[in-house]
Amino acid sequence: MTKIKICGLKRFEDIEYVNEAKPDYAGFVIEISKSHRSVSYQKAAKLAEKLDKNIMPVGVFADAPLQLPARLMNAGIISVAQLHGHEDERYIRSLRSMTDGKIIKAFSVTGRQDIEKAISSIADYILLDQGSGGSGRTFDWSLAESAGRKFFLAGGLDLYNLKEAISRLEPYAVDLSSSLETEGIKDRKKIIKTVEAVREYDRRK
Ligand SMILES: O=C(O)c1ccccc1NCC(=O)[C@H](O)[C@H](O)COP(=O)(O)O
Repeated sequence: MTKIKICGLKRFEDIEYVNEAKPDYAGFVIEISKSHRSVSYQKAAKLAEKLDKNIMPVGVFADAPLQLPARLMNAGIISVAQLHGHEDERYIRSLRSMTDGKIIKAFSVTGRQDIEKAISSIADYILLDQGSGGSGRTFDWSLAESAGRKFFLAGGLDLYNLKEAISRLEPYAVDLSSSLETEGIKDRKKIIKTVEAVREYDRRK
């Protein structure tokens, strides 16, 4: 079964939508000032509290001080830290020494060298994306064919290209944000339709 991650949740309504749709992971962009999806530590805690216990809460960070993801994981607010900045292996090692939570390292894919770098990452999971995250744009998928390691696929996934993405790349998980919004706000119908489409596709495989 392809896992599904829905990212960029920032309102209590968004939590209600994902609790209804039942993806596997729910992502909060935490204290990334350049993002319109960014929420504070406190808001992430309040949102995560309302999340269905079967959905794993993920905190998305970009070059955050180590204490931020560590505190959120150790407080049980998030189970997974997704590192979407320039975090290196030393950063990942340090974070691992501070917490038992899982770590996803995101890589912006522009060439085969990015895939090689991702494959050799010490993170628990790798995530292949376009640009710095939440861009709504795809990267050249041919670069990720036969990646040789389980990966989260992100970047411009939507109802129309998901089926091709899953059949062609067989990702461990698909990760979506932009295509599930209408005018920058998460859209209940889009979330429910998209999760259902992935589940249906998996059932027919
Ligand atoms: O969503 C953001 O604004 C964001 C900003 C900075 C780093 C990461 C960010 N989001 C991560 C995600 O939402 C997902 O991992 C993925 O990038 C979603 O991509 P897309 O479906 O193209 O919006």
